[in-house]
Amino acid sequence: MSAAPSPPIIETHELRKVYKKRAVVDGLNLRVLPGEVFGFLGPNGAGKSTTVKMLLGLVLPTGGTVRVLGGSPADPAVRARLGFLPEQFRFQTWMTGEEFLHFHGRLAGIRAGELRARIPQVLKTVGLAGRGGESLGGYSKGMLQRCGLAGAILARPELVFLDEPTSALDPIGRVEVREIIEGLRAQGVAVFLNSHLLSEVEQVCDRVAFVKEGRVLQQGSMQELMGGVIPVGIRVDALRPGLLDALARLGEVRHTDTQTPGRTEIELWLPDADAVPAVADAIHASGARLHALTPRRPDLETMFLELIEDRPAGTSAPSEAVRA
Ligand SMILES: Nc1ncnc2c1ncn2[C@@H]1O[C@H](COP(=O)(O)OP(=O)(O)OP(=O)(O)O)[C@@H](O)[C@H]1O
Repeated sequence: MSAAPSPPIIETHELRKVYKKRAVVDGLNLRVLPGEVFGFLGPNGAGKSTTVKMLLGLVLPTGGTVRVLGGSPADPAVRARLGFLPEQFRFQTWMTGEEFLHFHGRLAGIRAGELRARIPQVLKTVGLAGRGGESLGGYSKGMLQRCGLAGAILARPELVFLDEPTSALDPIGRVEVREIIEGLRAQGVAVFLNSHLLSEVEQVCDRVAFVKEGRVLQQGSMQELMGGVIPVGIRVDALRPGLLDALARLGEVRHTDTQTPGRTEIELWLPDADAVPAVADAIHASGARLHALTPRRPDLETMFLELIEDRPAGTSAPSEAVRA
């Protein structure tokens, strides 16, 4: 007998928050599963921070329901199992890294003896081994961010909320944070990631939700959001007669660029990867010379812009239609 599917660790139903008669979160339906890295994406003012605050029990919803780790985020026992790194955390710069972690660990109810062993562990996890004795005032932005991450995972949470965790970091720091997130996933810790850095989100997230005007436009894995479509880049010497028609019978021709003499670029969206050989056949049959044929990963930025720009909130595929 197969095991029953795990219940979601975050589940909201028609979640709503009204500020000054304006709904900034307006019927939000979200499902996050145990152990997954979930990307929460949307333009400025979409209601992401307000949603995170409701998920953490810091803001009271005006309507709808929210369940986190099977209970209410207002319950201290639930909150004790959550980690949170806010976007612009104010560090007590007169403390050392170790003092900061000790202070937050004690607030989280961890015993001093346990903290003595745990603090060096988390400092190592975030790449600050041996630096805990230094004053936070002397830390770089990247070190501060990593110290904040250490604080968020100190109490061994089951679910960690990270609000723009890499926005202050250089490319190396971003890779390191990505590795930390992957390490958390490997330990079975779920991560709810608020980020506008789409290329990063697509590298680390199992599933994403696009939110606009307080509503989820779509949620699912990259493949689900693309409807299983595979984008393919094609480069040929020239557009031979009948080539575009032949390609349009195999998929959707999204873009053609013939500006460079002797070189034509075509973007084709195929219904599945099995159609790639037929594309090569069609190109040969047309007499064109094939220089490149590159199936690509679905591109989050393209999906995001199409969804955010083209569709008024609430008119697209409803979120519950997408498999969790
Ligand atoms: N306490 C508040 N009182 C009144 N309006 C608020 C309050 N908090 C947020 N808002 C408004 O709610 C809307 C959504 O804000 P929110 O911060 O949740 O969006 P966001 O998606 O996180 O945006 P950003 O990416 O810019 O942080 C904004 O128009 C904001 O001005």
